[in-house]
Amino acid sequence: MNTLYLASTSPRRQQLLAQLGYEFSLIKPELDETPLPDELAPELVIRLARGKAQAGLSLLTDGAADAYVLGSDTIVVVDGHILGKPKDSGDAKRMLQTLSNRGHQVMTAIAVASAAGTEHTLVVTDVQFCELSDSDIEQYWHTGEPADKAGSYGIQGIGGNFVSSISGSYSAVVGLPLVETKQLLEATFAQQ
Ligand SMILES: Cc1cn([C@H]2C[C@H](O)[C@@H](COP(=O)(O)OP(=O)(O)OP(=O)(O)O)O2)c(=O)[nH]c1=O
Repeated sequence: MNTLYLASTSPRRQQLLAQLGYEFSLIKPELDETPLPDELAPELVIRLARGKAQAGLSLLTDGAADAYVLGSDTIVVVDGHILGKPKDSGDAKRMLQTLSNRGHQVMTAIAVASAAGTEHTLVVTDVQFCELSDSDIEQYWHTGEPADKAGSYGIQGIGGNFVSSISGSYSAVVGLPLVETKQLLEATFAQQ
């Protein structure tokens, strides 16, 4: 019997993993999410997803032999520049101005760590924003929604009002790609 853990503080990731039908427990490892010098966006998001999964596994002292720990990380990328979660309102407003009337990529990496090692998958989704006025941005900041989200928006909420098109995985933008997560977990369980 496999024991699945989700290494995450994100309620959205919990909801998406539950939607897939898995039973799991939560663990919340601490991880420094600062990019390394010259680190490229795909390298960063994969390193952080693997780091969350591995840090979660190392928190488990009992029963780690049959434990599988899922970690995930999401970033927004515009012309190669990485937008993480905003530090403050100025940071969020700058991000939203950058995203206005242009396309960007959302990169979400997922990783599963177990006694057998760590496997990962990267999912890249293209998102196009409509034009945002200064007052759109100001009002959006005051909803509170941007504060804890990569790129300072949530496609699943009011931020969805700004999305004119999306090509790729909607659930990956929200934080956990449903199809790829199921595939990665089933492939990892099958290896035991
Ligand atoms: C772009 C986008 C991001 N997000 C969220 C997903 C992630 O929770 C967050 C990016 O930060 P992350 O560091 O990936 O995750 P987190 O700190 O929220 O949670 P964890 O404990 O698992 O590390 O932004 C949305 O909810 N909607 C969106 O449209």
